[in-house]
Amino acid sequence: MNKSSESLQISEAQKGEALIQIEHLSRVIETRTSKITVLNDISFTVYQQSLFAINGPSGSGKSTILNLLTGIDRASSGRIIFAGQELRKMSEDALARWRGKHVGIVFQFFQLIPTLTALENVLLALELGGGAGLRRREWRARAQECLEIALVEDCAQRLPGEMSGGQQQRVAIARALVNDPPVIIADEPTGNLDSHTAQQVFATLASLTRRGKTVIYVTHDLQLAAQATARIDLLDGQIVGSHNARATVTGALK
Ligand SMILES: Nc1ncnc2c1ncn2[C@@H]1O[C@H](COP(=O)(O)OP(=O)(O)OP(=O)(O)O)[C@@H](O)[C@H]1O
Repeated sequence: MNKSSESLQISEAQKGEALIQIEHLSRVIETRTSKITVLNDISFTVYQQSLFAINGPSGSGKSTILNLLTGIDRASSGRIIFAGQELRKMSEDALARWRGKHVGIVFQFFQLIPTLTALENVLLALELGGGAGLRRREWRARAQECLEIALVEDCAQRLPGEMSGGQQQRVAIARALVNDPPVIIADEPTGNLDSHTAQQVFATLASLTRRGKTVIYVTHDLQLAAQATARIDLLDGQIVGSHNARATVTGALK
């Protein structure tokens, strides 16, 4: 195993420890005429190396939780403690730096840069992330290694427009991995893929937990939610069910 793949592992001893604690989190959006409670007093825990599903119908608050977990949005009240650090206490600049190191994000619509090859897309993320502690001459090997982990190394020299949706999402997974964050966050990662490709891409995402990653994904697909090792079920901004998440269930299924 080379140096960079070693860095993609964490010790078995850390597995199962609380990584993210969400305590009494609420998000209220105020418009000129009304106040909308998008999340209402949510509490749950994400354990290290879990494959964690945030499940719920459209409008239940899934994306809002991801935006709070990644520090893109700020909570109205409550706390997020991520590996011992409270996100609310960080400045915008500190949060941006923190995000680059701690989370890799996979989007539903891939969001690759169309004029760059797969390898260049991954390399750019590494450069923007500060090189993950590697020397510049090691960057290419690192990007290639991430494409291999995502099972898409054959596409290294292709532009996004020359790849299938599944291949593009694999490149996006490689890009999310390249700065070696402990957490990969995916917003409906297979929502734009046919069901067969979706299952294959999901299996690759799930396999990252064996490399020490914690994978948090949003889905409204019950089959994908059922494959998680931990889960919360949301409805109207409240938790209505959970598994392995030490969640407080405050809402009720209608
Ligand atoms: N900026 C905003 N202004 C007003 N309402 C908002 C805003 N952002 C979110 N909402 C509302 O908050 C609720 C939760 O939105 P969110 O996008 O988190 O849901 P979701 O579960 O991710 O839905 P989807 O599966 O459709 O993406 C929705 O009713 C949405 O309309």
